[in-house]
Amino acid sequence: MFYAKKLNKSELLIKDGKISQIAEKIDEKADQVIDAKNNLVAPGLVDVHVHFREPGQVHKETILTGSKAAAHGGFTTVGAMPNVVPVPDNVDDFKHQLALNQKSVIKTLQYAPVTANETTDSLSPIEDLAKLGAMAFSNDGHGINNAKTMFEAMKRIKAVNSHLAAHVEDQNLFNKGVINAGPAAVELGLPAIERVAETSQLARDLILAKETGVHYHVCHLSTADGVKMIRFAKDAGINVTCEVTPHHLLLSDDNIIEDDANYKMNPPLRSEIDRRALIDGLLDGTIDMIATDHAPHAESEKNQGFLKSAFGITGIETSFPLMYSRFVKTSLISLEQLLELMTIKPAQIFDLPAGEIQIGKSADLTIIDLNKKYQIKKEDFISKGVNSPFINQEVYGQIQKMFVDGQEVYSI
Ligand SMILES: NC(=O)N[C@@H](CC(=O)O)C(=O)O
Ligand SMILES: [Zn+2]
Ligand SMILES: [Zn+2]
Repeated sequence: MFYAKKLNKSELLIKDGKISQIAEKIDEKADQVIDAKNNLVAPGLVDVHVHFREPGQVHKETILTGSKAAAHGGFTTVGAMPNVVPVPDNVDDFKHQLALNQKSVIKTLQYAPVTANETTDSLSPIEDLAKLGAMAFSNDGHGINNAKTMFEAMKRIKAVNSHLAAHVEDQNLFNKGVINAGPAAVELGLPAIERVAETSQLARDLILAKETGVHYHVCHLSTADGVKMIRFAKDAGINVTCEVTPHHLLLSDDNIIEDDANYKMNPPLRSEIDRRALIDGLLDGTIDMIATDHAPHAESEKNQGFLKSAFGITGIETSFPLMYSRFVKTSLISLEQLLELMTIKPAQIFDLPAGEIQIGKSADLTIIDLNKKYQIKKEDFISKGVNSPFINQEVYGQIQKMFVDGQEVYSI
């Protein structure tokens, strides 16, 4: 089976790293023939939100381990967030980051920070970093608290025709919370993160985005009110898009029954009402894409309970099989819809040369055995991060082989 906007049975010819023919039967002789019969051949998946931790925190992940994990998960293009150490907030460090990204076995594109160190109100050299090839701008991990800073950043990012991907979080409202404000927080006696930490800043940003016209992309949306606001903003013609993670679609704080930090991430798992609103948003197109927010940490940083452990979960190796098993096999969405959310939509929205199987385009391909059932196991992760709440779950949809520019980068 083969996917290019619709599912077909066809043969594909790859030449010089590009798709050169698509036909029911290809007669031309090839050096190598791969029989993908009974498997799905999809465009390489695209994830616009990952953390690869290099430089600075290579005990959590490196560009090599993160990108190999991405290939294992079916991804050929990812956007790496700039919350590494040091934050590449100047021309030299950004160039150094781009050079490091060459270690990737897939296409690792780079976000540039919006402000110096992601935490100050001094804007980074946006024009220079855009020129060097920043895929977009983000302070992911930190909200931009000062409205004037955000307003100025939006104007400059708009002027260079780039994108602003926002980790929407009011720091003061977030306070020192570690879990969603709800029954689990009360039960476990943990400091809570109110939804308004996300929604109040989102409301502000949508107004600023309207005024500036910048492409404003919301990272890891987690609240029902957030979905409503984005729906409203899209209706009003505001240039807004947004992503949701598999974990916010599949889990809520009802699933947190003990003090297990594999359920700790930012934004936190919200309520069942929020989760259902995110699903509705995905179904009606308010939410544009699925992104993993792959946030690997060492085991010792995640076995400290909610209070002391780091925020974030590993996700790039489980995203497709989880979404396929829980959303497609249950007929909530079609396979075509899932592929759109994980390929063409993110590629189009961020202007990436990816996401489609088309003659003349790069042969970035994912071969998936949709019928293969397996268990998610810690020892099977290629990522250094094994901090996942989905361990031991049974899923369908196993990645068999991966190609980037026609070169095999993963085989089971
Ligand atoms: N999502 C997380 O819980 N953590 C991310 C930061 C972020 O995405 O905000 C990380 O870098 O670990
Ligand atoms: Zn974030
Ligand atoms: Zn993130």
